[in-house]
Amino acid sequence: MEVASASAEPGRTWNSPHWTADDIGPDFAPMLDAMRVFHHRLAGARLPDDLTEEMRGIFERLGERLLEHQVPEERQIAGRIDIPGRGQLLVPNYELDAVEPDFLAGRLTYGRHFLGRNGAVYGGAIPLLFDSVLGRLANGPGRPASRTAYLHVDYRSITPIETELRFTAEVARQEGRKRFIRGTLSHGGTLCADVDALFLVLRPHQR
Ligand SMILES: CCCCCCCC(=O)SCCNC(=O)CCNC(=O)[C@H](O)C(C)(C)COP(=O)(O)OP(=O)(O)OC[C@H]1O[C@@H](n2cnc3c(N)ncnc32)[C@H](O)[C@@H]1OP(=O)(O)O
Repeated sequence: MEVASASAEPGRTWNSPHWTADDIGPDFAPMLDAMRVFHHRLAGARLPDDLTEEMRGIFERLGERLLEHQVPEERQIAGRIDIPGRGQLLVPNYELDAVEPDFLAGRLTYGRHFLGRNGAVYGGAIPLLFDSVLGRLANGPGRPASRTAYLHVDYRSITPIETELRFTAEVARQEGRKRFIRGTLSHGGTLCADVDALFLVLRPHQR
């Protein structure tokens, strides 16, 4: 099978974090946590005009300051650092309880930022979680780089926000370059969603 090499360093994969907590200052992770809380409170807030105006000014000023700190992708911290949430705000933060070569299990709570309607998680936020969790398994140690070819998600019941949920992911089978991975998301004993996914191992010219 002709595949792209995962990495020259043993144990490292395409998906391994590039940076550790030592590569950033002590305030980076708490700053992101504060931002996550902010997202949830903003989504749940009905703002008076004076506060909206004040916030607009703060964001514009901070945005300006960030401009001078833009770096190319290979030096980016977001999504590439070995801290909870990987230093990014796109995928909801989750905790892993079981990490095996062919199986992962964990927990998460979708906050208000991820609300769709009537207390239910926004539908698109569920494949987002599955792609992250299943992608992590598909690109685990000893596995050459692969990308998602499809994620077939079935929504079996309402997924509540602000409630602890459990997820699983397992490698169902491998056929040549094809890695079939499935996963579940549950609330108590209720299955909220499940997924069948195909990850394809990349060929050398693919990235
Ligand atoms: C912690 C964070 C982890 C994050 C990991 C997340 C991973 C991601 O999200 S990656 C981003 C999303 N995915 C992408 O952008 C991928 C875009 N697509 C591609 O790059 C290509 O289509 C790629 C690489 C998947 C496959 O291309 P290519 O290697 O040319 O496939 P190809 O040779 O045509 O097909 C190989 C086999 O797979 C099958 N196949 C390919 N795509 C599909 C599909 N969508 N559905 C079913 N079968 C498929 C083909 O039929 C073929 O089967 P067979 O060998 O039996 O004839």
